[in-house]
Amino acid sequence: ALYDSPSQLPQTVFDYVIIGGGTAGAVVANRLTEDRDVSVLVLEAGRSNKNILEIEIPFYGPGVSTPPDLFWNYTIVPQPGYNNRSFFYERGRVLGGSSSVNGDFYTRGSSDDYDGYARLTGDNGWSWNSLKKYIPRHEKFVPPADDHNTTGEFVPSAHGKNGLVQVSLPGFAFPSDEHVIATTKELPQEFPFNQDHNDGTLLGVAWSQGTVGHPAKRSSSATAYLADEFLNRPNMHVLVHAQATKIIQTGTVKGRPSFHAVQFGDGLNLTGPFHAVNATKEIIVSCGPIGTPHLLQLSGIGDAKALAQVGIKSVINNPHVGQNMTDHSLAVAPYTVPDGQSLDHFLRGDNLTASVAEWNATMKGPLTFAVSNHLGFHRLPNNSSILAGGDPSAGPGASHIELVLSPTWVQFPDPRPPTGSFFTISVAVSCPTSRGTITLASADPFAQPNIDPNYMATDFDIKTHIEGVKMAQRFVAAKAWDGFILEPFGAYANATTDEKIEEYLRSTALTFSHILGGAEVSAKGASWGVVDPDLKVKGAEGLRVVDASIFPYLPSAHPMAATYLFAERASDLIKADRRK
Ligand SMILES: Cc1cc2nc3c(=O)[nH]c(=O)nc-3n(C[C@H](O)[C@H](O)[C@H](O)COP(=O)(O)OP(=O)(O)OC[C@H]3O[C@@H](n4cnc5c(N)ncnc54)[C@H](O)[C@@H]3O)c2cc1C
Repeated sequence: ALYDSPSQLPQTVFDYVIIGGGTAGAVVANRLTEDRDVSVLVLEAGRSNKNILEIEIPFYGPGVSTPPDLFWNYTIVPQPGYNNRSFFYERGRVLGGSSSVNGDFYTRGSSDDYDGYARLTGDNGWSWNSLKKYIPRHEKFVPPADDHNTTGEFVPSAHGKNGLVQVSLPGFAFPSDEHVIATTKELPQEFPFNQDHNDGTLLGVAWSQGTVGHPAKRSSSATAYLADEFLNRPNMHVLVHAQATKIIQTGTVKGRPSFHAVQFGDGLNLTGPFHAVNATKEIIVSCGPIGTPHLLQLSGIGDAKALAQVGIKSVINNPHVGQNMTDHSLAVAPYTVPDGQSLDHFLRGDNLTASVAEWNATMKGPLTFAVSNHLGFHRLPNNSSILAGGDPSAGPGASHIELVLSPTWVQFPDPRPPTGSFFTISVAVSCPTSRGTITLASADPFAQPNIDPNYMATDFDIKTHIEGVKMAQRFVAAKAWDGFILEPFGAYANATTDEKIEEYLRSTALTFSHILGGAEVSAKGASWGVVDPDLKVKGAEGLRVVDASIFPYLPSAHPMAATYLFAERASDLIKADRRK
């Protein structure tokens, strides 16, 4: 059942307490409650996802009219690599977590990304071939909003038919689509067409896939894994507005601190009174890559010296907690196109009202998908001088650069210019080498931590980003765009040399909102890392982390799909332990 006050809870002792009902937490809650004799409580700081139009409309998402209380109120610290700029950092604070508010792009990444995780952890269960078996359980591939013939736009065998999260191709055609496909034919060496970037082969330009159902509503971990039929399981308990403030040590097992209680406060008003619940078997931390390292540190699991500075007593001294944070920096290359040849006119004033009305009435039209119909994943040439110092990508199938090809103005949170039609290529470094941190600013559990993604701190990152912008420029220089792409727009028009591109990037780049790390997985006995390959917290008993904070590096694509697959396997690991 779903509760919004602790007084409604039927009990305070459960087999498992999952902290965070987001992308990963909802998966684990669903899978554990498949066993009817197992009781599960999910504590979620945000509110229920139900009946919120702005998160149901697929196009709505990053920065576009999402009610502010659905985000954590995070601001990152000034970024030296970004000319000391700081900005609001979006994270979902609602059931479904970031999958309820994100950009919908569903990309699994390259098989090499997963095989790298398997190598790093010494656990072959995290390899692509091992994780593939979770796809049919997790995914339900559905027709696009406009029911067009999708032959050749995906590889059917790569997809699930009966899983829980609905995924589809774009369901609204744009004039730019034909130019994108024509470019892959004109310049197949640099921009080959890939029929499906989710079959383990990531590279090339493919039709986007998004977590959009049929009819075209956002499919999140909340609508999928916490749908009413699952919420109604007698052993499933979900409490919203419950913000965990501390994981409590309850004893010692074989010399290791054991954790079987959680303290939580009022996530709506950010205050006490505080309550406590107990987990007889395990506590699973699924607060996401900012929330998890924050909560671990608040609970005394982190760098003892740094914790002492804010007055927190160390329980497990592990300086790796909150380290190795990584994110995709993102910059835009906007071009003007002939009036009416983009999505922009659907998104202004009365037309936006009409677009929303169309979606409401028919679940068709321009708001039925993410902000792009095509994504491109690319590599630096093998002989690039940038790779002379080594290749940080996970392997030859992983990408260095992503191009998001959008038939509209994209620069969240900058407002759309009042007039004009745009084609924007958003450029990201897929395998960044810069690493950042999450540290405590104070012992107050409701105060935000210091969030430092540390963008563009390495030569590799800035040089690869410059190459990415030049790649975008070569893409639109194809003859296929003659008469369609008019000119580069705004400050981007000055990005004409490497030096000017660097300055443009440092003064305008933002984020893909893909931060992860902070509780990274490493091999058992490794001198680094926060969790073992089974995702149990090193040095602890009764405590596991299941969310995007465990990734040691970013998949070279958008990370939600990988988070789902990891959470599916983690659920199996937890179940297997219970049966031991
Ligand atoms: C705006 C935006 C756009 C994005 N676009 C894409 C995209 O298009 N494609 C893609 O693949 N990825 C995208 N991402 C990234 C992707 O959504 C995340 O990497 C992924 O969802 C993270 O899953 P998670 O389970 O780790 O965390 P989350 O899904 O964020 O879940 C964490 C949950 O824990 C809750 N929580 C946190 N702290 C506490 C606490 N102390 N007590 C109780 N509850 C707590 C939160 O409220 C939240 O519900 C985007 C993210 C954002 C924010």
